[in-house]
Amino acid sequence: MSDDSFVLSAARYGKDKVRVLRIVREGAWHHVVEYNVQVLLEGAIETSYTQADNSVVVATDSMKNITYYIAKISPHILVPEHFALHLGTHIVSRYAHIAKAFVTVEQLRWSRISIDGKDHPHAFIRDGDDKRVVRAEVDATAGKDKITGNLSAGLADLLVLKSTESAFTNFVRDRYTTLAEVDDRILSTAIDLEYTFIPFPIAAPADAQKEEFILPPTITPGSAFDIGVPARARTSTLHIFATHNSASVQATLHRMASAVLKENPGVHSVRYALPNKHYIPVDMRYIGVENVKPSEAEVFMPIAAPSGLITATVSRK
Ligand SMILES: O=c1[nH]c(=O)c2[nH]c(=O)[nH]c2[nH]1
Repeated sequence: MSDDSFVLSAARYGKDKVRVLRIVREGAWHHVVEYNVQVLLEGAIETSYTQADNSVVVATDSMKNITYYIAKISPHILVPEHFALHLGTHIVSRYAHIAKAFVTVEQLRWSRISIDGKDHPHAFIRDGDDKRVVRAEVDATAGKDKITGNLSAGLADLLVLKSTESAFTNFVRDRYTTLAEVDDRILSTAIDLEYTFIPFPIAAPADAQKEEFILPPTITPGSAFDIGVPARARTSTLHIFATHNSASVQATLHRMASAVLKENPGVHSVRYALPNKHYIPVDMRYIGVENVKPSEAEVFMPIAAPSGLITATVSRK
């Protein structure tokens, strides 16, 4: 069979794991952000795969350099959503043959250290392993002056646990069932949340170097450019986890997703992936100690694997 029998049906390439830390100095009051950036491109790049034609290739090394350059010049660097859109818009505007940029920004936590109850101006702490994750798709397929932004954002690895107000009963019982029904159990998960905004237009950069990125003159609350969305989504997710009397991970997930949709009119769908991290009461009957009854057990064995994995997307009708 010759190569003519095949077609290049998808191609996307770029740089992954570009690590950048940026300081913004407002006098003595400093801000820092640390990002892991992935930049992938699509466009008229087929011949680089099929004909060994590198003339269409913006080197991934250049994409790394562009990432650092936009991190240096962008007035939007402290907001990962805006930075991702700025970076993607610059690339699709600058290169005629690049139709789409896919920019993923993972933000690591650096919170201010509190000294005697006051935020320190330039000292920070990694106060959690959870990350903010932003995915921007900047689409200039319809033309360099008709750019569309597709944005989703959320968080990953937000580890939580509650020691009661979680039950799991009434599930299918058949020959494979060994799990006991419980009206009181530990519920623990590492929250992975992604909310997707309604697509929006992006103004084409007007300057010669295509470095400009201008936010819309008015920002609708709960829309892609509203910097309040991430904190609201994190707060309501934690609020529902803590306060909702859980009948299952599924039911809790649905509550959480509905809250994000309710609070943010510009979000059209919300996806959660929630591992159910199991904790098993240690059976101490062999030594005459009661530790089996879920509501009274005090010593548990955390189970690394397997875990449940409950996922769903809730969208506006
Ligand atoms: O909340 C839960 N959902 C399930 O689907 C499930 N399955 C299971 O074994 N335990 C649980 N818990």
